[in-house]
Amino acid sequence: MIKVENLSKIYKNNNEEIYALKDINLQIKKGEIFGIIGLSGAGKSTLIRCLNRLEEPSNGKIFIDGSEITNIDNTSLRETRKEIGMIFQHFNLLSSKNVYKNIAFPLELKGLSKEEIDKRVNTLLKYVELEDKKLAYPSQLSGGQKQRVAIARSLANNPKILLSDEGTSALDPKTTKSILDLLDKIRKEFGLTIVLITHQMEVIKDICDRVAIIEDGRIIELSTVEEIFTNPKTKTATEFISNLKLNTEEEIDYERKPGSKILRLSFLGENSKKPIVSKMVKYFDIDVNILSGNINELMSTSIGNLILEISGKSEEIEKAIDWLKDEDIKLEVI
Ligand SMILES: Nc1ncnc2c1ncn2[C@@H]1O[C@H](COP(=O)(O)OP(=O)(O)OP(=O)(O)O)[C@@H](O)[C@H]1O
Repeated sequence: MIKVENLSKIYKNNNEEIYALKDINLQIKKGEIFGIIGLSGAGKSTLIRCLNRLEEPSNGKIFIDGSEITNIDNTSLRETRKEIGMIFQHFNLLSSKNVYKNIAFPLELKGLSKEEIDKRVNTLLKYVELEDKKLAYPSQLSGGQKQRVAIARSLANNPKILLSDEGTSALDPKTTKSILDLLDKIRKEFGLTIVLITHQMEVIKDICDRVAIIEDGRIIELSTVEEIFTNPKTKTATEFISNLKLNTEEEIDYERKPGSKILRLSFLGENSKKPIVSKMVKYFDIDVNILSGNINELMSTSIGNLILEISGKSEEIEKAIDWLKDEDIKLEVI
């Protein structure tokens, strides 16, 4: 659905040249949810904005559904953009128009009749569960409701692709989850291809099929989400994954017994199903106290976290830790 070849972007500021994107190559399949993650300044926004030419590439080619969009004139570009919806971190709603009018806006531009617009807007309002907010103004809505309006507006023209530029970054975790669920529903029901940029690994974990990690304008790692969690290849990928902590972890007050150690274990893929704790107690002369644990479901695998307190003779504790490492369990003594 999307093919990017040797894409580069250079910003020129006075006499300075900033290489925001350097030789980006990627292909995104129809119906895929593709995540692009990176730290601030890595080039994420520039990359996603090049996909609909909101930003003009300096070099390279972009193909949407087989047609090159990097060499088309402005009239064709306007047509192509109708196939590509976009949502933003700060929603970009028109504050002077109510919810209904915001969603109707792209349809009015398209020249549809009042009846056609009314039918479509009402269908979309129902779809994003905001029928009761039809006459409200953006300032009267919560962040999640604003993003639902923006999603409805982005779907008005029946696009093939939806781009999300940090679409959940301004939302709390619960609202983020509900927006991600909505995006997944849109992909499933309409077969839309979704490209999203984020700096949150939670978003990648919850919804993406594949992910590209971008650093300093280059893609440094690109794989399925399962692969990146089970076999991260770069330090940046490992750091993003290790930032995914237990939700409850912060709230736990670890009371340490003298001589005991507290470990945070991360199980990836098949490892999350192994009876690690019972084996450890059998093999070594130690006591194990489970302080907390959870399992995060990815789109295609799971990642488990467990916080254990281990007590016993220090040499037995060390042997148990070495055994865990041999079993390929990621661990950290905390
Ligand atoms: N209009 C511009 N003019 C000059 N430099 C720019 C412009 N837009 C972005 N840059 C530079 O390009 C690089 C990539 O920026 P970009 O906004 O794409 O990164 P990002 O990964 O989206 O960061 P953030 O998460 O902070 O938005 C940065 O060094 C940034 O300063």
